[in-house]
Amino acid sequence: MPPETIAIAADHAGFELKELLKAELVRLGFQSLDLGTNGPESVDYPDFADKLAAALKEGRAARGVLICGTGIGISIAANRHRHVRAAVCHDGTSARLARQHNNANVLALGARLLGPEVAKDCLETFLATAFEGGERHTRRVGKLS
Ligand SMILES: O=C(CO)[C@H](O)[C@H](O)COP(=O)(O)O
Repeated sequence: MPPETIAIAADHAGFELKELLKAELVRLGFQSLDLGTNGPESVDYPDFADKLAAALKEGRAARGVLICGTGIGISIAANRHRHVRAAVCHDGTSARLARQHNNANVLALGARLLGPEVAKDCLETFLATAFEGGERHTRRVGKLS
């Protein structure tokens, strides 16, 4: 079976962490679909959230990672798309619960708030954790869309 593709995008504040997490994705056995940005020049995070939302909608990836300075702006932008459930995570526990309870399909990270090891832990946990399912979580997630 080919490796699962994970879409990844960032603004200028998240560019360096995106490069680090791309390598981490390969180490974890995934393939990355890099949607930019490709350097430290200032850009607008909604544009990159939109690119990633489009990639999910078109089936180019089922899950994604978005990074800006705080993870907040880029997750707000991504969540304007009905098919996106982006969760800003700060540690392994929030990443695990974003999957188990919220069936999040996008991990949002704040590059100016997290160290690289915490960011890698969020990524690995998010990708390794399944939606818990069950009546209450399924009902609530259903109400999101
Ligand atoms: O975190 C962010 C949005 O939530 C952005 O990365 C941040 O606002 C960019 O700031 P600046 O233009 O000053 O580098």
